[in-house]
Amino acid sequence: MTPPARMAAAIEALEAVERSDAPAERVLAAWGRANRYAGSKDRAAVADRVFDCLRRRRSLAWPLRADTARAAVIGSVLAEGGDPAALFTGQGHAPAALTADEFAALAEPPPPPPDPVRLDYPDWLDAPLREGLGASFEASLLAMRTRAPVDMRVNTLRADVDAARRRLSADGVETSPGPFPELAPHCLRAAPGAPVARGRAYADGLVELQDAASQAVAAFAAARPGEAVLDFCAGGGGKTLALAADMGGPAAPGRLIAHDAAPRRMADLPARLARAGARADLVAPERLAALGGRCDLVFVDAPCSGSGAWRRDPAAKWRLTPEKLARLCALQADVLEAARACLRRGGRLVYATCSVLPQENAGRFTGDARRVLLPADGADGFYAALAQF
Ligand SMILES: C[S@@+](CC[C@H](N)C(=O)[O-])C[C@H]1O[C@@H](n2cnc3c(N)ncnc32)[C@H](O)[C@@H]1O
Repeated sequence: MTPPARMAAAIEALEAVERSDAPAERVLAAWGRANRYAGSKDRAAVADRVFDCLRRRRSLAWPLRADTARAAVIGSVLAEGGDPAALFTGQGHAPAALTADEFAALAEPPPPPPDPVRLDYPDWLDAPLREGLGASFEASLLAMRTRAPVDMRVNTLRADVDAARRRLSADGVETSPGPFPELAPHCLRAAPGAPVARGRAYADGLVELQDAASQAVAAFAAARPGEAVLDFCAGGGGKTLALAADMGGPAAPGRLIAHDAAPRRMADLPARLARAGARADLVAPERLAALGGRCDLVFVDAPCSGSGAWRRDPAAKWRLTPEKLARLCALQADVLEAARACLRRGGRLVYATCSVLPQENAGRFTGDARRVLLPADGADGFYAALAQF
């Protein structure tokens, strides 16, 4: 594809993501299947531009004084120092030529943008974001406008950090220590887009892809060998695998149980456990009652807005509405109540979200100890609170 054709494709794909409620990756994959002429490099270039436009949707469109996918893509060209008129020509597969209004807008410096435009968030989230992010408001929102690095958790059931680093290097993946070694000591970080999942180290279970903050939150729970631990919202199992490693794996005493209200979300977990050399029992929702009052630790990685992970899922910030947030908060209250019923007397409950919004965090559960990581700290935003009952 020519550079102008890639621009036209980016506008089309961005519009498709914005029309859909499905994850952006899935929409882009469908776009790729429907446009077979696009080779792998074209698809990657289009996807990168779409994600960049989603992360900076409002600020990129601002110079055009328009709120359209086309304006955001033109803005992305400007932001790179390119000349939109050279790409938006209307020739061949290029997007339509710049209009007189667009030329006029580009000729005038735009007025200074208000914060929600400059920092790329919906107006209605202004107050909760200021409250949740505090002094790191600007730095955290700026951090979430950039591409995420690739973070991995070294699986201590298979290797130590040095051995994993050597194996990754042999795969062509160079790493550095993660951003907060004291909180997530087994984290390694590679550049955005590093092909970790295509390497042997990953296939052999030496590393799992997991953001540093997510690792820090799992470590905060301090799961120990010998305990009965329930991962109440296990989903794909990222935290389950981290808890399993902290519990010492299959050779150590104790029992790890993975549960999710939507069991199909755990479909890949048995294969992931096998690759990691770990063990957990998967429990269906209808069998949960049997765990009542029995667990030493219940880990609740609650369904949430994902507002701390907008770098990775930037479509989510534009899809969130006050109504959706209210529904999530009500669900979090229900999940907490059900999770607590599984604790033995004196057991600990950890409530975690990858959100930075106060109504999902301290407004929901404060506990006796907290671990709060904000995007300005160098990874996703995460909240965790621990209480002993
Ligand atoms: C943040 S995700 C979990 C991510 C996962 N722990 C990980 O580390 O990959 C939240 C999960 O909560 C599940 N969930 C939603 N409502 C639930 C409920 N009432 N009880 C248990 N799980 C629930 C969702 O299906 C979803 O998989």
